[in-house]
Amino acid sequence: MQALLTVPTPVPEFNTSILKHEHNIPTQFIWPDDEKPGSQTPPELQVPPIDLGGFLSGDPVAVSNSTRLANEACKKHGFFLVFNHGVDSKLLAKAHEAMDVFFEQPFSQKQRALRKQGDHCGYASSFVGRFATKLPWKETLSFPYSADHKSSNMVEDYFFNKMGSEFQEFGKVYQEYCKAMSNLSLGIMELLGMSLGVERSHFRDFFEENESIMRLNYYPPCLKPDLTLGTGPHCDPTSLTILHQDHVGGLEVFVDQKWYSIRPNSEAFVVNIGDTFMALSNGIYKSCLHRAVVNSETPRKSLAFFLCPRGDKVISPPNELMEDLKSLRVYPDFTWQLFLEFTQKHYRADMKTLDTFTKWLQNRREQ
Ligand SMILES: C=C1C[C@]23C[C@H]1CC[C@H]2[C@]1(C)CCC[C@@](C)(C(=O)O)[C@H]1[C@@H]3C(=O)O
Ligand SMILES: O=C(O)CCC(=O)C(=O)O
Ligand SMILES: [Fe+2]
Repeated sequence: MQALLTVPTPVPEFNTSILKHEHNIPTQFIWPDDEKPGSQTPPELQVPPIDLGGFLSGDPVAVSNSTRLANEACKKHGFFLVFNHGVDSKLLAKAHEAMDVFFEQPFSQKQRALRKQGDHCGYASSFVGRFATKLPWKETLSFPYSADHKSSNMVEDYFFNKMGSEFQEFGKVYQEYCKAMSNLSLGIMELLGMSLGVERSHFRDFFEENESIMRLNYYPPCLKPDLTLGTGPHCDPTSLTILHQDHVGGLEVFVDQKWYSIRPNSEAFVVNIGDTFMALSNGIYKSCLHRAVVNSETPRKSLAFFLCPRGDKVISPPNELMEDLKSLRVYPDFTWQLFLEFTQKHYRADMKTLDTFTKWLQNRREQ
């Protein structure tokens, strides 16, 4: 297993206003030849557009089309687009604008929300100090969201405590955005349940009390974009990711041994299956390798809502997906809180996080 070393020599903090003008890319940001991005944008992946409103309306044709498209896509690469999603376009615009407000602050101001070692929330710039090499060319701001009605101000409170009262409005925007993402996730869970042939409410109920992670990705321009990566190749360890890209583009997915780009579309969310839902589906739906590339001209932003179950819930597939003896268990039971801890304290999520976690878990259980 990879050793998570602290950085041996101090790396200049990833201060966007300095590094984006840097021709000499610090070596810690240069990726190995077998992981560097190509110099051309790869061909577009034809990701199925799913009309979620149509599915939720119960129209038989819409239900049949959306469940078929979801099943095909999730068995192959785990990515699909969701249209007619019901998220207010003004809220979406405010969420994008608020990102600029945060990331365009002076570095010292952003550091008020600095991520603590071992914690998945807070502000991180390139993960200096967390990883020794292959540093991502990005700044991120991650914060917790709980669907529990007793935590209806969790996001607002987080920013008030971290950034002060001038961020109260900022917190309100993301409180509302995360609530919209949580509701959207539950509708998608109904779709995934039906597309897998299980009780429509099964996965919706499982994620009703989700304790999710909201992440704002800010990718500054890089003068050598063919040497660096905004986010390295990985599968999301979480259950479901609902991503909204800005107009710049940079998300790429690895399918049939080739990289493909996913064209930005402001009307749609890009949705992908994560490792935890792959385990919940007994390996039937796939959590796939993807990455984010950067460019030399303009910053890129993406909002990623990572749906996660309540931490103590046991990740175990429904009986319908284990019925016939042939479909033996693919992954052992585990809790999300332990898998999350694994990614934050023991292992940098990459393309084999879940398999490595499974082995780690078995070793622990044998001790
Ligand atoms: C549970 C998580 C860990 C990461 C954020 C969420 C879901 C995606 C994970 C991540 C983005 C996968 C690539 C590596 C990573 C370190 C990153 O580039 O940010 C991962 C996140 C993390 O561990 O902070
Ligand atoms: O920014 C993107 O388009 C993808 C980011 C991503 O994959 C992640 O944050 O897990
Ligand atoms: Fe991802």
